[in-house]
Parts: sequence; structure tokens; C-alpha cells
Amino acid sequence: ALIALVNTSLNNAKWSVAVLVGGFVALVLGKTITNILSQVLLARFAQGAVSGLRRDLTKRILGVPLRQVESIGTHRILVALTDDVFNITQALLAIPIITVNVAILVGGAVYLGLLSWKILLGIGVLVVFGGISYRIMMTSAFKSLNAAREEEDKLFSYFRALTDGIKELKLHRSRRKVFLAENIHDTTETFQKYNVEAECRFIYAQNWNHLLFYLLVGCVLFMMPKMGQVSHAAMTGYVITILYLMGPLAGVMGSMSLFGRASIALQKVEELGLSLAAASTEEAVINKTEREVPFRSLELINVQHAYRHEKEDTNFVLGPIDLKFGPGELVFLVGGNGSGKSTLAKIVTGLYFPEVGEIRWNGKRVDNSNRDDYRQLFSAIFSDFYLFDNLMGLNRPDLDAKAKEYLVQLHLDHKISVKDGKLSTTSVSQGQRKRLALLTAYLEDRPFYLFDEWASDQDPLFKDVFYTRLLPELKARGKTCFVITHDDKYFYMADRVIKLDYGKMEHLNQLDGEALGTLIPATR
Ligand SMILES: Nc1ncnc2c1ncn2[C@@H]1O[C@H](COP(=O)(O)OP(=O)(O)OP(=O)(O)O)[C@@H](O)[C@H]1O
Repeated sequence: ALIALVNTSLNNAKWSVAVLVGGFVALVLGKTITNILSQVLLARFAQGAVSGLRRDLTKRILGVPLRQVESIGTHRILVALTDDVFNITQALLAIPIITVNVAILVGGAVYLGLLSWKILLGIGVLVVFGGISYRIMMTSAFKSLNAAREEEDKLFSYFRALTDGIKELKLHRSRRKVFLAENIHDTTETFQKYNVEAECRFIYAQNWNHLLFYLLVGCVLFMMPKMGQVSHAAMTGYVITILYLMGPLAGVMGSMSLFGRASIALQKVEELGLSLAAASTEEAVINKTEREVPFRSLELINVQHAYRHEKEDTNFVLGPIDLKFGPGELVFLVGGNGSGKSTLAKIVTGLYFPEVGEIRWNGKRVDNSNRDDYRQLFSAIFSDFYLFDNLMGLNRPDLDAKAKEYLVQLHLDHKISVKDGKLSTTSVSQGQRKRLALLTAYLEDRPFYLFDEWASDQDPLFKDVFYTRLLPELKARGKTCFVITHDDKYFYMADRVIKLDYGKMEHLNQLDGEALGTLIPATR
């Protein structure tokens, strides 16, 4: 309407100046106010969508089975949470501007149609041609973007190696050199190359379309008067409108690279099995309130689990395993490195699902409907445990007092204090960190305890405390303890000792003299 008014005032002397000025002011104000309104509303929407996206993705990662998270790899999850979310966000933030620009383009096209539908038809043909050629250029740009994104996964895996392996890199100059030259340098260079390639293609495509637009202006200016069918007013209207529309058009086209990146990021997120489109299955689980989980029995029936090592074309098969636990039992799990102890621990605690066989909890089969409830049975300390610096989710009124009591029991009270459920520090030795993990496990006060080589970092004195005092105390409180251990000196403390040998299980009991003889040395 604004362009129409400008064009009218240039060509039409019929309307009074007062009407034209009034209309002009009203339209300019209207345009500015609606612009502000729409942009503010859309910016709010976009920011809300971004926050929602971050929350949703985190929820989804929490809902993905552990086995899948492990095979995806931490570095790929990190790219999804950082760069992919950033790219999706950028596209979302561009939506308000694009929407406004598209509205202007549509409005402009309507005005052009009103001026002369024949010319609009001609322009339509040019636009279709421009669209097709633009699309071809875009496809090759997208290919480069895809390649860049693949490099980014690699780059993040090197960043992880950098942070996790900083000690090893600092200690060895040649390793550091190769790491910098081959891993970081090569990957960043390839990443840069693909990105530049993609951006260049976007620039070519954008400028190609600009060129077509100028071609259009040229045709209107120089060819249309020759054809003699168009009025002067229509011509000026056309030229003004086309020139005016070049800004919005450039805006829309410029955001295509953002949308390209966002679409690749979305594709990546979906590939990780974190589909944003699918309804969140874990939501209900997260919103469930904590309640006491009853434990009478836990049974593994014919359970099997396999890892496939495709590169080496080998499999590791754990099981078939038949195992039963009752309340107040102290069971030790022993076996050589790689025999499947940690895998069995993850199956028992419901972190891995058995591929064959089933787990029965209080006689009821564990499946997707009750798996998360089942997991609430366990307090576990894995060998690669993570220690939170606050006692999150432990909402008991005596939390601080109880924590202080356990700190004394675990010989940590001189180092660490607790206030409002927050530990004063977690920067202590590895053995002390494990004791802190034990403190959390005590506070969780669940029916089933799992310790994966917990005592391996403890000094002989505290090791003794663990096996001869803490474990029997837990047992006396009716807790079931499943302890992965290599400390043969303390095997006699267990009610049962189970041995794993390359994934196969043997029950060893105290009467099985020959088998225990190989495990329990004379120190007993
Ligand atoms: N994420 C994985 N992907 C593929 N194979 C795996 C994975 N984790 C373990 N394995 C393989 O499964 C087998 C059992 O591993 P597991 O960690 O359960 O053994 P473990 O008895 O706990 O060993 P350790 O005493 O060394 O901790 C090993 O051969 C190992 O290579």
C-alpha cells in the first residue's frame, strides 16, 4: 500500500496533497507499529522454542537406552547439544525476519499483479527459472555443509581426547605434536574448507538471483516501452516495487544457509535417535513422584547380552545367566578382566536390557512399562561413577545431619562438610571420591546395593572396614549387596560367590571346596 501510494503521488494529480500526506503518515506509522509488534511476538516465540528445544533434547538424551548412548559416543551427543542446537536456534531466530520479508514479497507481487497481470506472468516465468537454478546451486552447497558436519563430529572427538587426555599429551612431546598436526590441524582445515565451499555456493546463488532481478528491472525499463502496452504509471510502479523488493528478497535468500545448517543439524539429531518429532516417552517417568520401591526378589532367567565388534568380526556373549537375589544377601561377583562383570552389573540394574531371557522383579517381568521403577531399587557405584557436588534429589528432612554422620563413618569429616545438601568440595583423592559416592549411596537408602570394584582404590585399612564392617552392616539392615571384587582375601564374607569366565557363569559356594580353592588363597 505504501508503494502504491508513492506511485500514485508520483503519477496521479487527482488526489489532494493532504489526503496523500495523511495516507502516507498513516501507512508509515502502521507499517512501523505492525513491524514492531510482529517482530517482538515472533522473537518471543523463537526464544521460547529455543529453550524448549534445549529442555526437550536433554530429556530425550535421558530417555535413550544406555547402550544406545554408549554406541553414539559422548562427543556426538555434545555436538548435538551445542552446535546442532545452536544451528537450529539460528534458523528459528531467523523465522520472524523471513516471515516479514515473505509477507512483503507477497504484498509486492499482489501489487504488481494489480498493475499488470501480463507482466506478472512474465516475471513468474523468470522466477521459476531463477528458483530452479537456485535450487541446483543450493544442492551442491548442502553437500558441502553435510561434509563439514561430519568433520565436526570428528573434531569434537578430538576435543574430548584433548580434555580427557591432557596429562598424557603434556607428558609426551611427539604425541602432542602428532595430535596437533594430524588430528586438530587436519580436521579443522577440512572443516574450514567445506564450510567455505558451502558459503561460497550460497553467495553465488544469492548473487545469481540478484542478477536475474536486475535483468527484470532492465526488461521493465527498456523492453516494456518498446512493446507499447504499459502505462507510464505501471512502469514506475514496477520499477519502484522491484527495487523495493530486492531487500526482502536478499534477506530471505541470505537466511537459506541458516536453514541449510539447521536442516542438517536436525537430521543429525534424528540420526542419534533423539527424534524431536516423536512424543517423549520419559516425560511421565520424570514427573513421577519418588516412592518406596518394594523388594522381595530379583531373578535373571536365561539372560543373554552380546556386543558385536564389527571391525574385528567378533562377538562377546554374556550368558545365558540364571541368577536369583533375595533381601539381605551378600553376593560377590568375581572373574578376570573382560569376563563380563560390569556388563552383568548393568543388566542387573536395568541399564542394559537383556537381548534374550528376562528379569523378574517380585515375580513380575521387567519391561518398558516398569523398567524405570525397577531401576529405583538400586544404589550403584560403578567403576566409572560420576560424583555430583550436591546431594540432588535426596529430599529427606535429616539430610545434613545424616550426611555428617556418614562422613564421620567414612573418615571424611576432616576434609569435607555438608551444608543444605551441598558438599563443600569433591576435589579430593580418587579413594576419597569413592567414599563420597558411598555416602550418596547410603543416603539413597535403597534395597539393593551394587559395588563395581569399589574397594580397589581404598587403603588396606579402609578396605578392611568396607568388607568386614560396612557390608555386614548393610546386610544386617536387610539390604542386598552385589559386589564385584578381586579381593580374594574377603571372599569368605559373602553368602555366595559367583564367577564369570568369558561371559559364562559358575556358582561357587562355601562348600565347593575345589572351585573356591582356586579363588581363595591361604590368607582366608
Ligand atoms: N561398550 C562396549 N562395546 C563393545 N564391547 C564392549 C563394551 N563394553 C565391554 N565390551 C566387551 O565386553 C566384554 C566384557 O566387558 P566388561 O566390561 O563387562 O568386563 P569386566 O569383567 O567388567 O572387565 P574388567 O574387570 O576389566 O572391568 C569385554 O570383552 C569387552 O571388550
